[in-house]
Amino acid sequence: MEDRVFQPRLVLVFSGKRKSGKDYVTDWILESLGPQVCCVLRLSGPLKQQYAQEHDLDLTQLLGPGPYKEKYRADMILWGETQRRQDPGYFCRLATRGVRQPVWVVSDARRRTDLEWFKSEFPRQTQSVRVQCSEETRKQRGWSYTAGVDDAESECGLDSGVHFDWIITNEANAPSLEEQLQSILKLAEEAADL
Ligand SMILES: Nc1ncnc2c1ncn2[C@@H]1O[C@H](COP(=O)(O)OP(=O)(O)OP(=O)(O)O)[C@@H](O)[C@H]1O
Ligand SMILES: C[C@@](O)(CCOP(=O)(O)O)CC(=O)O
Repeated sequence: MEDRVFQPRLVLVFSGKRKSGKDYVTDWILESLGPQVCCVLRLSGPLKQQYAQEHDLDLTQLLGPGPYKEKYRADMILWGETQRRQDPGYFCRLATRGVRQPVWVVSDARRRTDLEWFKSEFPRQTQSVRVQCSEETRKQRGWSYTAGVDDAESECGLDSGVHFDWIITNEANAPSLEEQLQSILKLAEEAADL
């Protein structure tokens, strides 16, 4: 009950392909704004927590950037989709429960329903951000094409027909993150009355 009453001032909903740097960019924003103002919310957090428990896996490694989680990704996607079919907002609600910072940074929207949930709960506050980079850069960061993952909704659900308010290019030959994120940080600082 109490959770529905709290209204964040700004909700930045990030999406992007595997190894585009969603976690890296959202962690960068958290460092810039600080934990009093900003909270990074991972929709995959509660999913991985429940999946790890059911399958007796190492949650810390599932949450990290290394290769461990990739062994389980295809099965985790299917497992999560069973929950989402019954209730598309299930992981969004869990990830936002009890969060009290004024600026929410959602690091991993993957499906239309993820973005739609935030837009319908927080229509005035929600802004969408796409993180992109070349396949070459993703490969250098450890990505390789995996059928059943890279051709599934989890990776392709927001590929087309979606308007993004902001697009960040996260690779070496692009303008610095500092430069590209300047306007978003300003918006967040204004929203948080800093
Ligand atoms: N701008 C950058 N400079 C240096 N390293 C980066 C940069 N962006 C991403 N990386 C590194 O690339 C790897 C993948 O990045 P990250 O985990 O943020 O991607 P992701 O989009 O969250 O991937 P996944 O969907 O697999 O979780 C990480 O090891 C991260 O530290
Ligand atoms: C299972 C899944 O949540 C894994 C996400 O892992 P990560 O955000 O790439 O670390 C992807 C999905 O929900 O489709």
